[in-house]
Amino acid sequence: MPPSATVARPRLILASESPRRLALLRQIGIEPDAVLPAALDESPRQGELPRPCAQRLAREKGAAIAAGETTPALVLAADTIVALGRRILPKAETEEQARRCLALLSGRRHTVVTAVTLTPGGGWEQGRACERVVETSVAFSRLSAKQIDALIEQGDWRGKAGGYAIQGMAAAFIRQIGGSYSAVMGLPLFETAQLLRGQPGGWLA
Ligand SMILES: Cc1cn([C@H]2C[C@H](O)[C@@H](COP(=O)(O)OP(=O)(O)OP(=O)(O)O)O2)c(=O)[nH]c1=O
Repeated sequence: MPPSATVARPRLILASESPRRLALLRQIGIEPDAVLPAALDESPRQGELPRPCAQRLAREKGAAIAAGETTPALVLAADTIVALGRRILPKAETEEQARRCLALLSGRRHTVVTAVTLTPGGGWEQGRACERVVETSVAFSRLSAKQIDALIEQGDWRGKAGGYAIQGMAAAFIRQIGGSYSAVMGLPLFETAQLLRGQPGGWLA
């Protein structure tokens, strides 16, 4: 991205290990100067509700990376949680977890909460921390045992909140969504663009 001629611009750092978040950011024409995943324990706290949990985790990811910066930087971080009512479904790491998530989501509507934060670091004094939280409702059709087997076999569930990927085979079973498709994939593009436009640096038209 060419530096703005008129406004000082910090480095933009994407605090994420998610290849989807980088691809989504590029979709709106933004190439981060660095991609640095924040290593932190992402387990929800006892009794924590989905929305505050996503917000806390996105803030923590951003703060962890911002704290390590020594030159002016703006850190973009996000967290996505799949929630059934007050219940937070895990980010599926095992087949068993993914199966359980899919069985719970089958024939139901659930909420995907994605929080996105911008955190200044490295002495970037003009920048201000800001954030948005986006909730999207997603309705799954009823999944047969055979369909769950096919989704598991296909493997898209790995590392995904709620054990499915809307951008993958699960799309064949998603009846309706209300909200932001990009937020379900991990980064709400409309809201991210709004946050970036609110910062000095001329990130977006
Ligand atoms: C529901 C859903 C989630 N996901 C992904 C988005 C996130 O990458 C992941 C949720 O886990 P996150 O903890 O939000 O993100 P991450 O661990 O992959 O990356 P990082 O914390 O380093 O930024 O699930 C999809 O790709 N498609 C979907 O349909």
